[in-house]
Amino acid sequence: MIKCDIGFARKFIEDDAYFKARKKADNALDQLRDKTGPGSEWLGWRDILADPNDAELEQIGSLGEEIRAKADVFIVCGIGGSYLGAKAVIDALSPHFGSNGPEILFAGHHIGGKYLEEMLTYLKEPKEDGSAKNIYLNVISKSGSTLETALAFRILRELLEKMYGEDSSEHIICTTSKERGLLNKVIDEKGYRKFIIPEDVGGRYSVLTPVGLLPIAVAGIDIRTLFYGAVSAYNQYEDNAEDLLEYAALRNAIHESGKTIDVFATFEPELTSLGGWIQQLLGESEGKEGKGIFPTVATFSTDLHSLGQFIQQGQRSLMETFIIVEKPFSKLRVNEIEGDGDNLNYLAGRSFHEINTKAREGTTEAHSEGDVPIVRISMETLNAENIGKLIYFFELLTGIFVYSLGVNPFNQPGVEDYKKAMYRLLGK
Ligand SMILES: O=P(O)(O)OC[C@H]1O[C@](O)(CO)[C@@H](O)[C@@H]1O
Repeated sequence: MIKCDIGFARKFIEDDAYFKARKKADNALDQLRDKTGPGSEWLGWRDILADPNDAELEQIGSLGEEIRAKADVFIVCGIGGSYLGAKAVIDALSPHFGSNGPEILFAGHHIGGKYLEEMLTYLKEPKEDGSAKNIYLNVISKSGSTLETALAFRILRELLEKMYGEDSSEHIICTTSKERGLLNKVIDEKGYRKFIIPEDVGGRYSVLTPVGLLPIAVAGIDIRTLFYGAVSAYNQYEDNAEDLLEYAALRNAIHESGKTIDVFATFEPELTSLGGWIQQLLGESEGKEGKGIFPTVATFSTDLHSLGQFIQQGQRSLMETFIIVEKPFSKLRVNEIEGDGDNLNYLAGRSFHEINTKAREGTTEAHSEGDVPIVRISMETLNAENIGKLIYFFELLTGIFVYSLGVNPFNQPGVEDYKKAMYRLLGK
C-alpha cells in the first residue's frame, strides 16, 4: 500500500496541538463519509470507486486501443483538472523517449499563441514517408466555457475540419458535462463522440473519470489496473484510515504553527507532473478564507541546485512532502574508468537508484536539521496500480485536511476573479 511516514515532521509539533488537530481530522472523515460537510454534493469521486462502472472502463479502454492503432498524434485539450491528472499518470508511466503509440500533445492549458501556432505547423507537416499525420483530438471541459480550452479547440477544430472535412467528427472526442455548457451545443451540431463527466465530480477530482482515463488509455496504460488500484485504496481506507488521519492532523498542526508552504518534492523526474496534479488538488481545495498551506512542486536533486539553499537556510516557512518510489525501476550502474580522472570510481558498480536514494536520505537529514518538517509518502514500485492508490490517497487526504480547516474543499470561487477582470478587459 501507500506508506505515509510523518516521523520527520511530528517532532516539530507539541502533543496538545497534534491531538487537537487529530480530533478535527476524525470529525472531517466522518463528514466525508456521512456527506454532511459543506460541498457534500461533490463527493462523486468516492462513489465512483465504491461502485465501479466496468462497462464505461471497457468502453474507454477499447476507444483508447482504437485510437492507439490509428493515430499518429493525440491532442488533449483542457486546463486544470481537465488535463493535469492525465498528464501526471502518463508522465509517471510512459517512457521518457520514444513510444510505441501516438504522440500525446497538450493544448488549451494556456493562451500562448506561439505554442499553438507551432503546434498547427507541426500537425500539418507530413510524416517521414510523406503521408499526412493522422490526428485525434480530445477536448475536455466540464463547463465547456473555459477560455483557454475553448480558444484552442476553435483553432484545432478548424484544422481538423480542413484536413478531414465531413469525417472530422470521427477525429474529435468531447469529454464534458451531461447537458450543461456550450460544448454540448457543438456536439449536437457536429455529432462528435462524447464522454460524460459526472455532475458530482469536480475538475480536480476527475482523473479517474473519462477526463483522465481516455488520454491515459491512449497512452497505452492499463486503465483498469489504475482504476482498481484506487478502488483497493478506497476499500482499505473505508476500513482503516489511520495513516491519512495522522497525516491530515499533522499538516493541520503545521498549518496552525504558521508554516505557509508545502514543497511536494520527488527524486524521480517521472513524478514531477504528479506534483502538478497534487498542487491543483490541494491548492484549489484548501486556499480559501485566508487559510491553507501553499502547495508547490520540486524535483530533486535538480531543484536542490536552485531551491535547496532557500529550503535549508531561508525563511522557516516551509514543510516538505517527499513522494518516494522504494524499488529501483532502472538498472543503470556507474561504470569504472581507467585513471579515475573524474574521481567517481568510488561509485563504480553502484546503481543510480542507490545513489539517488542516498541523495534523498542525505536531503532528509540536512533539511530536517534545518528545521523543515518532512512527510514521506512512498510506494513500493512505480506501476499503474500504485499510482491509482496514490491518487485516491491524495484525494482523501485533501478532503480530510480541508474539512479540518473548516473550509469547503470542493469549490473554487476565487478563480472567477481573474476571469471577470480578463473578460472585462477583453470587452466581453
Ligand atoms: O473543465 P473546465 O470546466 O474547463 O475547468 C477547468 C478547470 O478550471 C477550474 O474550474 C478553475 O481553475 C478548475 O477547477 C478546473 O479544473
